[in-house]
Amino acid sequence: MLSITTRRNMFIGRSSILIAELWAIYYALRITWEKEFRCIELESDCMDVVQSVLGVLEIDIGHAMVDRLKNLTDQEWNLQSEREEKQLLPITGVVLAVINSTSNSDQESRRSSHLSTYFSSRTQNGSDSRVLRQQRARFPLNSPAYDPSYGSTSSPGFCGSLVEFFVKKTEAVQATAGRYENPEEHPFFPDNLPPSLVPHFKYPEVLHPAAMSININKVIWDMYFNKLLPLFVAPGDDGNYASTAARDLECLQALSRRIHYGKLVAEVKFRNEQKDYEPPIRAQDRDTLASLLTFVDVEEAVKKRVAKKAMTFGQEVKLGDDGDKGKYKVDPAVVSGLYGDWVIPLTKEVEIEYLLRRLD
Ligand SMILES: C=C(O[C@@H]1C=C(C(=O)O)C=C[C@H]1O)C(=O)O
Repeated sequence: MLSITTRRNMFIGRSSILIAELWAIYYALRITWEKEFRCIELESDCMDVVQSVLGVLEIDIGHAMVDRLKNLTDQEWNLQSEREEKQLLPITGVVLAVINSTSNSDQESRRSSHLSTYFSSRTQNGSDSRVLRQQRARFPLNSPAYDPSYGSTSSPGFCGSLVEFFVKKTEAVQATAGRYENPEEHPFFPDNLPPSLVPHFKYPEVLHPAAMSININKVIWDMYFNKLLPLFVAPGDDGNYASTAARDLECLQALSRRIHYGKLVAEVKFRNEQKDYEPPIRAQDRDTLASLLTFVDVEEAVKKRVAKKAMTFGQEVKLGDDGDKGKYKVDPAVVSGLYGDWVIPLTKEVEIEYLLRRLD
């Protein structure tokens, strides 16, 4: 059984969020169709999605997506459910469960199943901004943590800031525990990392092997410390340098994971539109690749979603004090700008880098 799951938090109306949901289902259906699954069960907690997929409701959202989806669902699927149709609608999470598998091999199923992470990642936008808002923003800037002369006192012979010291040492421990065996993880200091000491786990080989050579963490590091941090932390120094470094590492890892998901996204796009992607890849034409892989409406939906999350979950809570109502830990506009200016462009940069090597 293969299940493709996406999660949705709240307040999704008939808006561009709907289009994002439809994309997820569209790609899931395409992959399951290509893998020759024909007997599937489709569940969703989003009434509009279910109804538009089933063609019950005509939603005038002026988007080709609905037509594309309908063309796809018009094919000879065997859509079925063990439940009453009415019970199908209000289930939590959007789930596409493929039952009565008729696919070629287990290996193929695992590949598709792994690709499904992409759908989750598309709808889990904001977990990285949540780390920024809830973890790092509780401490002020604490600039000594970034001062190379302070860091070099932490260990004889070490040259760098306390944050660099903390990240290098933590990555070394995590490497021995197998963290970087996982193709979704990318170290910030890949040189001289110790080998993993834990039994090898065979991760599914979904990506082209060239994916291993792509690590843009240096860019993410510079962006984080030079552009992002000053935007969302208050000036000041409370002496909590070690905790500050620990939070910085959490933020960096969350950002890195989200941005490097671009490899997986690019693989899905390549497989679905191989004929369109091949000529610009052969010509090493970055601009054409960039326009092919860009979905402006999805980007807008992502930015709105993270701003909304910052508004919903980032409110200052103070008992008996109404003066702070509507005050946020981090300004939602900053969070949305962070995605528009940095997270999304860097994700696309990873997608392009991956695609440029996809036919090597
Ligand atoms: C990641 C994708 O590619 C691009 C980047 C996006 C992002 O980083 O959120 C969103 C839409 C696309 O323009 C995608 O299509 O999901």
